[in-house]
Amino acid sequence: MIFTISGLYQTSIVNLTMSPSTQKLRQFLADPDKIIVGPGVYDGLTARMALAAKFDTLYMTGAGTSMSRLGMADLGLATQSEMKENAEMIANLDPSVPVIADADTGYGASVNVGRTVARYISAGVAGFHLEDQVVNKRCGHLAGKQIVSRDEYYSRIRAAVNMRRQLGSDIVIIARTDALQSLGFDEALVRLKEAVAIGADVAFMEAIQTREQAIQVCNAFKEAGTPVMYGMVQGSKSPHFTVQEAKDIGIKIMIYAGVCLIPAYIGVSRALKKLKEDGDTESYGSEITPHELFNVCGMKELMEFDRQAAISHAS
Ligand SMILES: C[C@](O)(C(=O)O)[C@H](CC(=O)O)C(=O)O
Repeated sequence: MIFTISGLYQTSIVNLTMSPSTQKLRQFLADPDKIIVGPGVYDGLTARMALAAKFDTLYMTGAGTSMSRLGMADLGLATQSEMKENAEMIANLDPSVPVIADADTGYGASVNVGRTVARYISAGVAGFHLEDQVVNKRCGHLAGKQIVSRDEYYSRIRAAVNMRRQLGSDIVIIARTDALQSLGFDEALVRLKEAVAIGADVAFMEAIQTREQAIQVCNAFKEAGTPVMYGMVQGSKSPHFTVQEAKDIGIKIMIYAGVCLIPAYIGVSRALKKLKEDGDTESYGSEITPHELFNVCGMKELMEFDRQAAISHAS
């Protein structure tokens, strides 16, 4: 293992073997009383804020990554490298906290999917989701999604499973299907079941439309004990569940793509409007100072590291 302190070094922390964060995610999955809650983070600051709020798992949203890093809507523009770099930075801020990262379609054919998986493993990602949209994908909650054939989807999942095995990794593979919108519930379920049979660990039906569908997915995987993930996107058409409600129906992982994005958009827009219209900023000074923000971003650890280096240098 390479020594890291709080993200100071953006090197990978795993040795292409079993990683502690993946093991932790697997422990969470195996704990019958646990529901995993992954707030959607997309940059260093939102990741640090979620860590400061003591979340024990983070979710790297692809939509958020695309918008924050590229200024582009979630239409399949973020590349494998851009996604991996963002995931690596986030996963290394606190390597003890598992990060589930969006891996979209795997970014190409089987060899590309294999490479994506290898790169996510070496980046320190604990789990990722892989879907059946065409490579020029779009946000799962938008209309007009195009879906690849069953065979193509299964070969993506197989590529991921094979690469994980080849590298002796235990990274968690989350099979996502977007087939519900155009091919219907039964087809979406068939795809998830086969993906799990191939070796995926978790089932994720994207953009569920009704509460009953969410319950049906949970029931369909209950007997086999396959965990089910649910994407809770504020403002989308998917039914809303509190964490307790989700737990009660048998959901194992809840991800919240918009939990940071939406408040950030609202708060920053308000501040910009104030500056533009009143020629002044809102006075947040009493609530949060730059110093406190730096502390959320590891300032104390960095300064301590600096101090120790200076002492040992002098002696
Ligand atoms: C879960 C998701 O893949 C994400 O990138 O966070 C998105 C969320 C969104 O665009 O709102 C998705 O559902 O496709």
